[in-house]
Amino acid sequence: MQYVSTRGEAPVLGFSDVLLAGLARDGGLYVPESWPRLLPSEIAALAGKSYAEVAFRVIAPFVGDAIAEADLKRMIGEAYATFRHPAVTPLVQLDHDHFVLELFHGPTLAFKDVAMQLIGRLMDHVLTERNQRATIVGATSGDTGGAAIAAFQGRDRTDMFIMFPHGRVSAVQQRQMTTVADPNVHAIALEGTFDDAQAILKGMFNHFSFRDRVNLSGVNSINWARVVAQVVYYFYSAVALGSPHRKVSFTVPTGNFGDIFAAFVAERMGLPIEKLVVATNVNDILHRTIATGLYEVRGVVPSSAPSMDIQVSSNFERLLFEAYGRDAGAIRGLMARLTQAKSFTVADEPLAEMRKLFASGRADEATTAATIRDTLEASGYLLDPHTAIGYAVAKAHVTPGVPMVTLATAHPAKFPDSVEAACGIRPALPAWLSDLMTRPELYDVVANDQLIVERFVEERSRSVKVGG
Ligand SMILES: Cc1ncc(COP(=O)(O)O)c(C=O)c1O
Ligand SMILES: N[C@@H](CCOP(=O)(O)O)C(=O)O
Repeated sequence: MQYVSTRGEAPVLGFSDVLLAGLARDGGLYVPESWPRLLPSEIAALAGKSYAEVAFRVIAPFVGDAIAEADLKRMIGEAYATFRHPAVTPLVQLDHDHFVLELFHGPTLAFKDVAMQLIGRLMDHVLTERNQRATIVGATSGDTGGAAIAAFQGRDRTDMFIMFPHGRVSAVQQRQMTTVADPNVHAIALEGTFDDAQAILKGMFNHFSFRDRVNLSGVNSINWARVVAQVVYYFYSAVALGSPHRKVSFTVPTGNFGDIFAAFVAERMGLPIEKLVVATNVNDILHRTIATGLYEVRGVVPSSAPSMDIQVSSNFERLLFEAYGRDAGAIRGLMARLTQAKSFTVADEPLAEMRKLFASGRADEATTAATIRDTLEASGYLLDPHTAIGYAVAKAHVTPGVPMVTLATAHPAKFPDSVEAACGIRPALPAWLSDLMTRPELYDVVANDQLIVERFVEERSRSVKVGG
């Protein structure tokens, strides 16, 4: 399988190179040259298989011959053995036709673990084969950072730097990043927003001398492998609900558009999906875009769902590429306008194309809190604020007879203050994390400035090329 950039001006790469490359060298995002398809009979054959078996069937076509089958199977097996639920990502029915897909049974209690536990192993494998080291820099609004650190801590071939927006993540999220003592891990409290952190990260990838000197790699959803690993649970849950004989809809609490783009990939691969619903919080750029066609960046507003406090939604570029019929020139034009004017308009035809599959909605802070409270009362189930946004938006999109699956992207114990304020119950961390709030913290506060962050990284990374 070969990969092309959404901007059409970067080298075409195979899976292992895409895994290590992060952002394409033309500033675009890598996508497969064509979509692998699973026949209805192959989808039907996934019924009753373990999560790891489904993962292998779904991921293998994207890997091709880049990694030996036995190694891929072993790494998938190891990755999902870290989850503390036998089903890995169990479905829970909360209402007639409405289910939540619990993605938070991994080491850091968020859906990011699903991809990150595999990527940590894949990267280590490829770096070892090539006898290389890499500097991984990541931007997080709260969950990617902790999951990345859990997946890479102590790994010999990587140095990891995670930028989180200072003061804008929950205390649990912060401590999952700042209480890890392994010398290859560096938590950076950036004096800015997540969008600032992501812009710095993309700036680093576009600063080629720095990029090459530190052998820069990324584990944000810039990285194609992140998206692929997330495709699996759409197949796994849909098959459990009767696919391919029955269509399923999904509602996804959305920020950087990686998770819901993975659902789109599942659909391209042949999974019969009725609707994909984009659920946003008050930072609703994606809802506004799907409703009006205008993608317009506004100031980010801190919310009770901090991981979704995002304005510049990285993976939306991948959807635009598809909706514009893979016209890389058109994408370059849109992205140039975004840089200059902080907005662009999606043309009528691609917008209509998107709306065939995608719908959207927004939940404000009051609705989010009310949804946590009402769902607890109605079914005894405690939602985290991100999942509550999805659940609230999904309700307006349930079609009788079509199962609606809302993705439960984080455990409520990651956001105890907001959950308690909403419903009076303060969710406790699981026993194996019970000392998290008393562990010593280690992090550096760094200015919102690309060159300052680069200097910080370069001084500490053991992956800098000598004389480079
Ligand atoms: C708990 C939670 N829900 C939802 C999202 C949004 O996911 P995505 O950025 O893939 O759209 C995030 C952040 O990625 C998150 O951490
Ligand atoms: N919500 C994310 C933001 C980064 O998204 P990613 O999917 O590109 O890693 C977070 O929790 O950090």
